[in-house]
Amino acid sequence: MEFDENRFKVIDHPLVQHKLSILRDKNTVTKDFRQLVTELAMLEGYEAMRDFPLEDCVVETPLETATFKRVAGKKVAIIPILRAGLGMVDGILALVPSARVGHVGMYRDPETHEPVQYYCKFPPSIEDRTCLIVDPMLATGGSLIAAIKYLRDAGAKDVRALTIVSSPEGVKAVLDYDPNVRLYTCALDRELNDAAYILPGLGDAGDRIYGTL
Ligand SMILES: O=P(O)(O)OC[C@H]1O[C@H](OP(=O)(O)OP(=O)(O)O)[C@H](O)[C@@H]1O
Ligand SMILES: O=c1cc[nH]c(=O)[nH]1
Ligand SMILES: [Mg+2]
Repeated sequence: MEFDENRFKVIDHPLVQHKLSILRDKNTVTKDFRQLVTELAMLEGYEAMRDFPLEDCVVETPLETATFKRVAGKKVAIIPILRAGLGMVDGILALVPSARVGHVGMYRDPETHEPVQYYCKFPPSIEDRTCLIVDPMLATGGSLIAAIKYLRDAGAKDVRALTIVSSPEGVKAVLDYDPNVRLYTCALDRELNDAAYILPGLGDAGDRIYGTL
């Protein structure tokens, strides 16, 4: 499947691919899994904020006063999809410590694979913020589409989604659902299995982050 490269980007940096291979390994323990999710989120966030506009700023160095650049008043909201998305929040906050954090609580019904919502809270002025939805796994796309819908209904204009592993079906569903969303992922995997798990994937991200297997 081919996707619009203006709206969909696979982060193919060597460090990302290296860390992701360790993350996928079934022998990677919870502590290391959590740390790797944080690191991948940071590397991915760096790429997802590459187009933030800059403005001039005057700085007094110890030697002279000169004009430099700073990010031009971008307000960021990080929106993790609970639970697994929470694992990506600290990595993005390390880059943008002033970001606000909203939450969308959802789990997939094991029979229908449809998302079931149990919580939703966004920070104020969501329409003025760059909203970064974070969730390590994009499988059918149902959960991410629901999160995008809640954000759009709340007035969000600049919506970007960061996942770690995605299925082709999920990417297509999300890009078809919202013509303006931008999607970043560390890997585009092969397919979904009958239980709607990503192959080769990494298993259940929430269970692996929290040790609830
Ligand atoms: O694209 P989809 O088919 O909707 O699947 C992806 C969703 O499934 C996982 O969450 P899960 O339901 O396992 O909840 P959890 O994070 O609490 O484990 C994952 O973290 C996504 O939110
Ligand atoms: O492969 C998958 C699919 C959905 N959720 C996960 O955590 N992993
Ligand atoms: Mg889960």
